Amino acid sequence: MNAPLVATALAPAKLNTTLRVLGRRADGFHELDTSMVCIGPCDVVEARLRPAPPRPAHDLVVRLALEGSAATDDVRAAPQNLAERAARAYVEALERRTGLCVDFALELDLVKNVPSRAGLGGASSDAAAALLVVRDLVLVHSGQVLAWADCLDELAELGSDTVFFAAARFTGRGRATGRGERVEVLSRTGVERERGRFALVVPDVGCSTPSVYAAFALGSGPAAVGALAASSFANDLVDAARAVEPVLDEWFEALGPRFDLSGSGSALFARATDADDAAELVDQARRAAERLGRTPRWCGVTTECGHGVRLVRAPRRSSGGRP
Ligand SMILES: C[C@@](CO)(OP(=O)(O)O)[C@H](O)COP(=O)(O)OP(=O)(O)OC[C@H]1O[C@@H](n2ccc(N)nc2=O)[C@H](O)[C@@H]1O
Ligand SMILES: Nc1ncnc2c1ncn2[C@@H]1O[C@H](COP(=O)(O)OP(=O)(O)O)[C@@H](O)[C@H]1O
Repeated sequence: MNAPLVATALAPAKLNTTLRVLGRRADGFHELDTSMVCIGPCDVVEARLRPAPPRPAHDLVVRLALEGSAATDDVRAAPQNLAERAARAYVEALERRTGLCVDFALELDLVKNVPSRAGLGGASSDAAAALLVVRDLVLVHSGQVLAWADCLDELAELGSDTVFFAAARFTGRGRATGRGERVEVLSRTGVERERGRFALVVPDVGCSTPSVYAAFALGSGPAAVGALAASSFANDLVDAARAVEPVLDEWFEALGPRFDLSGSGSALFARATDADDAAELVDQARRAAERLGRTPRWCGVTTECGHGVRLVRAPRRSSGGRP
């Protein structure tokens, strides 16, 4: 049977509701303690597995197609998309562990809806979603699968935030430590049971994560880390992000004290108390953008989605070409 197997996964965005930088490590990474929640905006990864002549895993053919409003130049220019890297990493690891016969090629259609360079974790989530969906396709095709703990290890090799989206796949909440790869999954309990509702603004500039950490490292000794931790922001990277993208100063001033930065930026968000409060915060953000003469990439209400990466269509045979 030559019909491709097809499956689809969602890759949600995240917000860092708190982010403490505890220090810089010898390997150049920073030790973190951060709480993350997955929110509404999602990328979509559709993957197809087609039978092909056997070849070594490192020669696996992966075709990636990008579409969607957030498939911007920086995403297209990335030397290797993180979704593609995750798919390759998974197949190579499975070949190493099980001697898998790689008698297939992969096609990934990635619909980008999550703005990039925003601190929303789009690339990391895409990597986790691609691994999830390819894992299921290969399982159905070959009957072989990598243990979930090994999948998390493979993801940790690709980035610091990638593990969160996979580990917290059933709740969409977690606390990450280490460089971000040690994830304690959080569930909804007590007053935290209700899904968070946020006003979210993604400015028309993006922030480079490595540049923000480099600015943080330049400006920080242990004393500065302590001083930042005592600041009114829940995110220790705020000053570094402002140093990298000074236009964020204008946004912070225009939006007022309830807005904070997600991750290394540039997305700004405020937790709303209820639906009316959320609508008011978004109005406030729209008025701020008008005053600044800037058009945000995204501005609206978003809620916790309650899951990390998630399979929305299990593997099935497609009738041939693109479904
Ligand atoms: C800041 C955070 C907060 O959740 O998210 P984003 O704003 O990028 O979404 C993360 O720490 C970003 O994680 P991620 O985007 O996976 O970063 P990585 O690819 O692992 O690393 C990119 C670069 O950032 C720096 N880096 C990253 C993580 C960390 N704990 N310390 C660091 O110093 C390193 O210079 C590294 O080379
Ligand atoms: N699947 C992907 N989606 C978005 N960006 C990607 C992807 N793969 C690689 N990249 C590269 O990673 C950079 C940071 O992406 P992103 O995760 O959106 O930002 P952030 O770290 O701020 O959350 C992009 O500018 C792009 O160069």
